[in-house]
Amino acid sequence: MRGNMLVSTVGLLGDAARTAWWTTADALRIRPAMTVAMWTSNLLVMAMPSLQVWMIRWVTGPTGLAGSPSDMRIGAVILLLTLGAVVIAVSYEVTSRIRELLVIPLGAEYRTRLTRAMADITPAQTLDRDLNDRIRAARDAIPYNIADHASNATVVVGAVFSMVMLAASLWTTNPIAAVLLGAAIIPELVAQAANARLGSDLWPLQGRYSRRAAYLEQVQDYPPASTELAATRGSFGVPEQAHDSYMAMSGLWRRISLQALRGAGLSALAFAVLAGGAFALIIVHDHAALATVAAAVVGVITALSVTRSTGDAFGELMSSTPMVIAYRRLMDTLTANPTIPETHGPVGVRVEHVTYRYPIADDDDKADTDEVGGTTDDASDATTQSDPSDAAARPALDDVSLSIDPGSIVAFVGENGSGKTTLAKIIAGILEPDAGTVSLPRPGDSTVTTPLARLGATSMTFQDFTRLEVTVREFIDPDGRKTDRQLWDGLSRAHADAIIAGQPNGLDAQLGAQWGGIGLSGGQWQRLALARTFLSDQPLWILDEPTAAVDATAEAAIYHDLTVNRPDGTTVIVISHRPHVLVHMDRIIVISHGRIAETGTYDQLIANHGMFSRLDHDSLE
Ligand SMILES: Nc1ncnc2c1ncn2[C@@H]1O[C@H](COP(=O)(O)OP(=O)(O)OP(=O)(O)O)[C@@H](O)[C@H]1O
Repeated sequence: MRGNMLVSTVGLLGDAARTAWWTTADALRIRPAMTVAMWTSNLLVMAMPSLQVWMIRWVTGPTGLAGSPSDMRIGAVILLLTLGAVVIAVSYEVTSRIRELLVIPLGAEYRTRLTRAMADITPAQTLDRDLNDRIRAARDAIPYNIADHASNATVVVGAVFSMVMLAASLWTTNPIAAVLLGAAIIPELVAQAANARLGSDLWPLQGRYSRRAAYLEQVQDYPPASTELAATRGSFGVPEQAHDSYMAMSGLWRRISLQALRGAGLSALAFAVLAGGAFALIIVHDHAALATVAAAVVGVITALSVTRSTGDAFGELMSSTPMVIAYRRLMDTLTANPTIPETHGPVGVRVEHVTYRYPIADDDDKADTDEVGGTTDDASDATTQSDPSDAAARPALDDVSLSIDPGSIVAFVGENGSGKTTLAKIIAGILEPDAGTVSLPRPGDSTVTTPLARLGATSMTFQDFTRLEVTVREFIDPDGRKTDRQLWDGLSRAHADAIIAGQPNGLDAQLGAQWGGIGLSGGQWQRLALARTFLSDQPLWILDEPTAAVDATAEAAIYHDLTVNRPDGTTVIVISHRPHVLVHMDRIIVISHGRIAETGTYDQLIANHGMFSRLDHDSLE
């Protein structure tokens, strides 16, 4: 058990050294002058204790101040002590400013790298809860831990340097006392290492609670959620849930603080024993000159003052080490993603015996909450202990097979929860089926099979489309390939040109009233999302309820454009709850409980008097 702890502590120290090296190399690349300045100022401060000891002994000479102290020598000692204090005070201030000048741009660089790498994340990865946790944890850790790692390393290396130099300065007086004084800082480092280990164990939990709290605060801060909350009687339990998160976080910090308090007491005791032992040796055993004892005392007091930040820096270095490693692994994962390939020319769709079941939430949260102790409440118990519902246990898609011809337009229809969106996402390569295969056959050419290649062939407009508040140009042309004329054409086909036409900045108008930009209605947002698909070069368009929020006149015109005016060879799948707009579809596929219930043209299905004709009838009532 003890052996295991030693191995893990040595391993942690090795990791700390490696990560300190990585981040220092980064710092040297990104801000070379500041990094060198940081090291220089730190080493200067840390050299002060031993310099003072040497200088006092040099000024007082071998006899010390005892006997016949001249005013000159006393004055020189006082001057040295004053100079030392001034150098330390000034260097502290300078060092902390240099640290800011280094840490802030490093944080910006690490954030930029992560944001750039995130641009290549795959849809499957966006649905991976573990990966999402890793991304959020990295984002949380960058400003306070990862960006600070190199400067913490400087402080820790400086402290070790300081204590070695202090020991060396007292070596000639008494080597054992010198070693004891040099070692006096070790208990503080051990205590901080233990704090760091606890901190890094609790970090994932802390991250989870703080993200939940941040989400709940954001719900109150940002429209439209904040407006919906304000307009509704009741608070949706937001303050209570936020309170639970705050209390859980405070419980974690309490554990860390109590352990830190115990560690501080023990390390102070150990320091007193080591330093006291050293002084006893110097005074009692060596009968050293008063000046030597005074030099040792000054050295130790100065060392205590210059290394007072070392405990914190060492603790932060140790607790940040797993975060730096996690950040690098995350970057490796994200930057290994291949770019989405492009597919040109018509594609069909072939789905064979596809079954898909959404993963059921596990019991992680409950286990985590229990670990904190006393933070579970009835509500969270109810959530985590409830049995999976029937809906969750049932596959969303059950042995589905279908085929769509290149260049045709097809509709998926069915009741809520029947599996339409899931099937569309599987075809688009966003989800991978548990069983069965999906491919996009290309006439006379190779078939597109892999999820990434399917993704590259598809432009999808989601049912819960995102209101991404960027500029109009960025929203409808995400990879910036189109000319202004093409963009206006796409906007016009989606009946969105009038929204933008009056804007002073035109295509570069900012979207989102909260940024001083255009405030759009739900239908207007949806038209812009459609414009993006109309502008895309992909041969397969999947439109999940593309006109749900669009008025009837524009809806009819958009469907006419889709059926008659889409680019040659473009295959379209439309998901809709409005059967009457599907009159001109080449085929309608009716889905029920994850299976295909019936297929045919509008007229054939109405004539069948099956599920579609019932849906059509109900929608007109
Ligand atoms: N992210 C998810 N996690 C777990 N289950 C899900 C998820 N999304 C959908 N489901 C379940 O899968 C089933 C099919 O959902 P899907 O969204 O494909 O239905 P839909 O036909 O598109 O419904 P709607 O018409 O309401 O949009 C439903 O039972 C739903 O509860």
